[in-house]
Amino acid sequence: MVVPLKPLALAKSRLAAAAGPLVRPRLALAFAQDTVAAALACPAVRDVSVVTDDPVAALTLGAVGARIVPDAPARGLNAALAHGARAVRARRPGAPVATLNADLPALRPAELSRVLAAAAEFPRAFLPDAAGIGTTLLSAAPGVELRPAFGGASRRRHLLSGAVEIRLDGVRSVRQDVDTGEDLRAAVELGVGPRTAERWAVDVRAAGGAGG
Ligand SMILES: Nc1nc2c(ncn2[C@@H]2O[C@H](COP(=O)(O)OP(=O)(O)OP(=O)(O)O)[C@@H](O)[C@H]2O)c(=O)[nH]1
Ligand SMILES: C=C(OP(=O)(O)O)C(=O)O
Repeated sequence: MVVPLKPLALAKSRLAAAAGPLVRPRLALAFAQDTVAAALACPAVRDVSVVTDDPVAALTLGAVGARIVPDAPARGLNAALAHGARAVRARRPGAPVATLNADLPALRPAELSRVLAAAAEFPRAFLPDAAGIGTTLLSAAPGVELRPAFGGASRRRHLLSGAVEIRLDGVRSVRQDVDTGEDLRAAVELGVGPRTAERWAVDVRAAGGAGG
């Protein structure tokens, strides 16, 4: 599993209205910690490689159990994902590979298992985000190139690229990415992992944030 993560100071810029410049990087890291921990708790996931150049995130997520892959291409999200997928395949040439966004703090291992089992039926497959515009997971079967096309309206782009859209009920936790304060509220309602729950209680709710 490949999880991309921007430098924390730049991450989650659309949360600016809900969280100030000190809280936002902490939230971005908490989302990533909860996402990586839930992915590692999923029996279908062999390992998690986080593609990041952020030294604090690298230390913290390494401690959670992730492998850290430097964002060597430094050419944005899709280049980082293709690089991460190559790193996975360099170690295990016959492996399937999937990418998962780092902003899924409500992620539940059992739901991720169901999505990965559905994805394994196809050469390439993807899961649309909760808004139905973007993508939270893209997979490629053994021997198949990932060809990530993330960013903005990536659901349509992944569909046009020939990837199969996964249609499953009851996998909201894999779809609920957090871009805005409203998304954060929705994730908290679903039930977030412990690091995000703590940041929410201490940094956001206490400050009256996450308005939108
Ligand atoms: N390694 C790496 N990860 C990236 C890059 N750009 C985005 N990501 C990650 O890709 C995932 C999806 O990106 P977004 O949802 O747009 O997150 P974001 O860029 O932090 O959010 P905004 O600043 O609001 O656009 C998140 O886990 C990001 O941290 C990049 O250039 N390199
Ligand atoms: C990165 C993506 O979108 P967003 O920036 O809206 O999370 C995407 O869903 O492809």
